[in-house]
Amino acid sequence: MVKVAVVGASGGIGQPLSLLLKLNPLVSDLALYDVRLAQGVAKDLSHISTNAVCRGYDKDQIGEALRGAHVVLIPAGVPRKPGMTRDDLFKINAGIVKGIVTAIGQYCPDARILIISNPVNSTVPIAVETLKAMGKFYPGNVMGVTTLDVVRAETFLADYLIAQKKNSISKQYDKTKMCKDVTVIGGHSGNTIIPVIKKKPLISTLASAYDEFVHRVQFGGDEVVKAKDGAGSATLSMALAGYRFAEQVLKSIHRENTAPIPTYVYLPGIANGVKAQAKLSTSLEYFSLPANLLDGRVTSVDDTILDSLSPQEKKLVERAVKELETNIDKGKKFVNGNSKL
Ligand SMILES: NC(=O)C1=CN([C@@H]2O[C@H](COP(=O)(O)OP(=O)(O)OC[C@H]3O[C@@H](n4cnc5c(N)ncnc54)[C@H](O)[C@@H]3O)[C@@H](O)[C@H]2O)C=CC1
Ligand SMILES: O=C([O-])CC(=O)C(=O)O
Repeated sequence: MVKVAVVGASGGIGQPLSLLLKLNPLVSDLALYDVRLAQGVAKDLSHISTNAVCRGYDKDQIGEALRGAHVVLIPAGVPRKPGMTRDDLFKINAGIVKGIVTAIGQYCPDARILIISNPVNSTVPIAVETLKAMGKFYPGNVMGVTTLDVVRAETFLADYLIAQKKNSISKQYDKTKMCKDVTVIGGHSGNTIIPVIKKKPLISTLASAYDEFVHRVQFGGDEVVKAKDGAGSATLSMALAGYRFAEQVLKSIHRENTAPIPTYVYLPGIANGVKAQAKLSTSLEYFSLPANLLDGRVTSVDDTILDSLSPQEKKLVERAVKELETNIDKGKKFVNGNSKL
């Protein structure tokens, strides 16, 4: 019996994400919360003939939505418009995430918390600091969802490899199987997104397309924001990505073995987090690395990936660190004071 709550369930991501969760047999209760329309979305989904019981909760019912939840997904907040960076969303989304996480600390402090709201590089530190201040922080419970970067990396790598080989061996690059070839570490914005090619010879295969590949993974979000022309950012691909991550958490809660999956976590709280920091030659408290899950929580990260980086990938890590430091600091200060905002 697993209760999953979606906070921001009526939004562009929230609705398709809730649909996918309604289809998952590992979910027994699906609680949909939003400041608008959640009752309607829940009623709609409740007609689907799967066993998860789906209920909607109005603005003043967050306590009921969260009480007893084992997993909480947070796609609440405003999305970007063309010309904005994810950091531009901080002003509005920081307060939204802090408020929601405060309610989680109050009503379901043990829940695994999956944060989708941008800027993820800062909203995850906001969540952690909020819970710490409440005395309710359990390391490994708070996970920043960076899976969309992985999904994009798989898609774009296959596209470039197929183009490189002029379609002659395109079957070799089945997009659904690219997870063995590429993953993504770092953060979730522009230069902090670091695609890591697992099979290093593929970097030479990509040749001059390598830089273009990296750029598309780092700025894939901007492509969608531009194409939607003021109507928001990625929602459908994000719903799939959020679901892909949530599915691993659910399987892990059900004692199924799961492969390591990247997530943006608080490193000092994880078994080998300090070792990972040393390998990164930084004191960064947050970084996305493939994470091992136990009971739906991060227990350790795969720091060995940092031993195998190519010279190009090492440079990407170096470039990411400064921006991540600033983003993390901004999130921490928002909760602990000294924020200039
Ligand atoms: N982590 C990632 O890879 C990605 C993150 N995002 C982020 O996800 C967030 C949501 O994006 P969309 O679904 O497109 O936006 P949206 O505007 O379509 O939906 C957001 C929903 O959040 C609700 N909401 C606002 N304040 C709330 C509160 N205090 N409590 C509960 N619900 C609240 C709104 O009513 C709305 O239904 C944005 O911050 C966006 O930048 C988007 C794509 C990828
Ligand atoms: O680009 C955005 O603002 C939404 C997002 O995080 C993504 O699509 O990766």
